[in-house]
Amino acid sequence: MVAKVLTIAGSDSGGGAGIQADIKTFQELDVYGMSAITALTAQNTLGVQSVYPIPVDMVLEQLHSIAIDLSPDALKTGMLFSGVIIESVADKIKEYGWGNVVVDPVMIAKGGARLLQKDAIKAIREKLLPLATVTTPNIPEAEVLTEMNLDTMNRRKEAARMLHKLGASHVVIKGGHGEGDELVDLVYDGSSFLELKSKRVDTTHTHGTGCTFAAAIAAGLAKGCTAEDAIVTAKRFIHLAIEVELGIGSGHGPTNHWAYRKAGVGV
Ligand SMILES: Nc1ncnc2c1ncn2[C@@H]1O[C@H](COP(=O)(O)OP(=O)(O)OP(=O)(O)O)[C@@H](O)[C@H]1O
Ligand SMILES: Cc1ncc(CO)c(N)n1
Repeated sequence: MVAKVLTIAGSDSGGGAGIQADIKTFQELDVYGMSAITALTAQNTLGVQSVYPIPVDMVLEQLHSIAIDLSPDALKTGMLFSGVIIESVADKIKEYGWGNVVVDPVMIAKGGARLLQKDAIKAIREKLLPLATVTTPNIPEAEVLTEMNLDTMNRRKEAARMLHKLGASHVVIKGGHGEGDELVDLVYDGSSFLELKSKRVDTTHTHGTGCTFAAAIAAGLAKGCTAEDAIVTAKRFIHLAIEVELGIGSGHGPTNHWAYRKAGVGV
């Protein structure tokens, strides 16, 4: 039986981030992808031109349709846009008893467009993080969630402890927004830290890296991997997707979702 994975996130018309990145990642990692769309974005490699949130009832209808027929083995959340969508989605995840939850607390697109309303931060902290098997904030998102300045590894460790205390079983503070030639994703499981280090690829084509990484973790969890194994595999997946450039669009281009399978590691 193939594992089924659900993404609850926004649509990116440009195909590099959001629902589209998630479904491509699921496909490459041999899991069956499903989606509940929370917002439409008119978006390309140059930026986000507009955002249209889906009415919360329709978000819940999508979850209901999935719940009554296609119960997911894992799910990830991405752009949820508003406090009311976050709270309603969190309630349904609990009601349906869905586990293996990856929470990517998407707030702002790389070009600066707001993908989450300011007053929704509290709902992420209080409603969503307690459900998370893994949460994957980037450094600016972890700063907002913890109200800390995270310019050193020690502070990031303190922030990871705080996010774990808020209820996330595993915390990954991604290092894409850090500095230097080496990039470190910090993983915390409530007892020890793991530093996933890689070379920083010198590229502007990093649109949708966070979505792709979180989707790959969800795929791993759905297939029965431990959280740590799923995170390590996801790191390999996203690194290759960034390294083997597609060169699409004239701005911040998408990553290459084929690269992992083509490199022969994904079979
Ligand atoms: N230039 C790079 N070279 C290698 N790996 C990178 C690079 N940029 C990001 N990554 C990796 O990609 C993953 C996502 O990290 P990042 O911090 O970019 O997420 P993000 O800001 O949430 O992405 P986005 O908002 O564009 O979806 C992490 O595993 C990170 O280490
Ligand atoms: C729909 C959507 N979700 C997430 C991101 C973050 O990369 C984006 N740019 N667009």
